[in-house]
Amino acid sequence: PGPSSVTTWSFEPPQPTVAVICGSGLGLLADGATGKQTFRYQDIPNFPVSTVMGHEGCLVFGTIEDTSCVFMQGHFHLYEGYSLCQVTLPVRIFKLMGVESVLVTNASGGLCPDFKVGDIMIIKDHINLPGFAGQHPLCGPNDERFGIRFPCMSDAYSKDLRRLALDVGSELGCGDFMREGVYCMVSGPNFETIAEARMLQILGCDSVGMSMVPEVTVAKHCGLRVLGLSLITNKVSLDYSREEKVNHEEVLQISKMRAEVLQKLVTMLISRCQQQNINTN
Ligand SMILES: O=P(O)(O)O[C@@H]1C[C@H](O)[C@@H](CO)O1
Ligand SMILES: Nc1nc2[nH]cnc2c(=O)[nH]1
Repeated sequence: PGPSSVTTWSFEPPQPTVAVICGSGLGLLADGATGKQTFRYQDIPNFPVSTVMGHEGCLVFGTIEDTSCVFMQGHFHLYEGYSLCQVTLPVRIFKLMGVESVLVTNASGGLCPDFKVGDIMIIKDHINLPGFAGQHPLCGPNDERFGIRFPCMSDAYSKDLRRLALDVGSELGCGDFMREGVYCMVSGPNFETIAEARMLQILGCDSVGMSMVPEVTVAKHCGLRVLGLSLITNKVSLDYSREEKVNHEEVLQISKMRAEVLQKLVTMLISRCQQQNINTN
């Protein structure tokens, strides 16, 4: 945003209860909120800055109906050179601000043969591949103020929120392109080789991306409710004869195409959440 729309530190934001983390090209998700106040990451002490195209690097406070929200227009990735502690810092800040639910979005490549480009996948589970190799945001001394040493991850994604997302999606006429599936995080920054893609499919992954899992893990650790939505921006090559080559421009182009629908979905979800007072797993 231009300097005129950026707020100075004299502003006292209302305590947000919902945080929306916007993935590649999805910063427009904040458009459904009113009374917006925007802060650039670069102006927030010790906050990382976004280095990837399609990540504006702004924290936006606003309201959807009566729900006070904070939107992260852009998040952080291991491949940018950030530690997982830096990648997940915003989630811990949200917890300290009083956030109760986190809605995470991202872009990913489809591995499930039934998925099409433009599908919205409600994440039901994930595989933390960097975590298997010791790149895990909860490694190191456990901070008991946030959560326990050995958190359960078998229910990281709220069942209620997943059901609500499906209902709201069909109400908005998105039923034909809404799916459910398992997201796998890789560190990136390269897209997969064909052998890697085949391996991930055999492991039960429906889509693959380079983000979100650290944030979700830290959110679950500190007791936040999580909904994950992944936009399938490309089909991952599983065949050596396939000519198409994935690239980041294509990812951003598909995100742009679906941003408005996703914004409506997220806005309606947040207002429904409040109406139905969803507060269980
Ligand atoms: O930030 P997300 O996970 O939405 O973006 C994906 C992963 C890479 O950052 C980028 C590759 O195009 O898209
Ligand atoms: N790793 C990975 N990340 C993505 N983000 C968007 N598409 C893809 C993909 O095909 N692979």
